[in-house]
Amino acid sequence: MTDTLTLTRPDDWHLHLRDGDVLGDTVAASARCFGRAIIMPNLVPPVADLAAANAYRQRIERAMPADSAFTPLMTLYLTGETTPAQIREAHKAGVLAAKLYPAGATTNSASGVRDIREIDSVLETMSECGMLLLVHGEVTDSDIDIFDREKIFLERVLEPTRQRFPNLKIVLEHITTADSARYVRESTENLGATITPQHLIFNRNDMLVGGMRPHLYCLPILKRNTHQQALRDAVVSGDSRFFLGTDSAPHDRTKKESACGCAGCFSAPAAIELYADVFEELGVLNQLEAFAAFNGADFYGQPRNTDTITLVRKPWTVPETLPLGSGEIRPLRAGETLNWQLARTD
Ligand SMILES: NC(=O)N[C@@H](CC(=O)O)C(=O)O
Ligand SMILES: [Zn+2]
Ligand SMILES: [Zn+2]
Repeated sequence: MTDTLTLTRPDDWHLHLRDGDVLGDTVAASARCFGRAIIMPNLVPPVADLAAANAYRQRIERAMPADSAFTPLMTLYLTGETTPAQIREAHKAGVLAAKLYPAGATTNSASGVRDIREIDSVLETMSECGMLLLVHGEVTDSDIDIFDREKIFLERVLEPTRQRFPNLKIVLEHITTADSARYVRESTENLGATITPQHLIFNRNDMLVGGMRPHLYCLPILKRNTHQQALRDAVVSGDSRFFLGTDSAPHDRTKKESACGCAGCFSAPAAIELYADVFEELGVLNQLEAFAAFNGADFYGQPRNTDTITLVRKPWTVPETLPLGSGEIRPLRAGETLNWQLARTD
């Protein structure tokens, strides 16, 4: 049994840092381990153009720990008003991706897109210039059950969009179903997917049996165990189109433990350790490096990191709560023991 694991430094291809007084805590939690992160643009108001992305990047950089080499990779939030000119301008300035939030699908998606055909000219431009489309893949129709919203999105939105724009590179974010895992595996190389720690570790029984656990509530919602198993199989397959995206999405404890609790799990404080434990359980610890440090960079056409991190097998307990700005937060697997621990970064 190995007790030390040195990996090329990983990146997080799906991360929410939020804004304002929590930035110091959220940035530090990710910068402790990850080299780069794709920063989700669902602030209020959304990060919808280059000027907003640049300003947000500066706020993140100001919040960075002194000796950190963390690089935030900014994204644009697509709205019904986004123009092809805004896409070209952002692409020229190095923005790698834009994010589709179906309006009403998730946290801070109210400014999102009502019908994807409204943004066809924007998608055409993205396809031409090589900007990636990141999608929250759920339909929002009130008659579609919350557990079916991802599957129906594949049929009604993703497949037709891919047919209209076969050259558009798309990341199906935070996949939660066997349907999505199969769809990605059967598709062309232009489609990739991120997988979160919570969707590998938990299924809906963990959230709902023996009491309702609001800290496991995220979107897309945890599905039944067969779907969880399909995601685990996807990781074990070693298919390079699956890669690390934590979807670490902090909400203050009072906003989670509430009559109408927010969706999102805060995994950043233990992100790589959470994945290491799952990969070991699946018997594929040797595949963690590709999933965490190679596949995402390759898919995005970015160079792989050249420095390393080292994990050691040394059980530790995730804190029950952590400070988050002026409030506090309960991280994913709070109070539980993890086997792997980040020892150093080189
Ligand atoms: N995943 C979540 O449950 N929440 C995310 C939004 C998102 O990624 O859908 C958030 O911003 O809180
Ligand atoms: Zn989402
Ligand atoms: Zn997210």
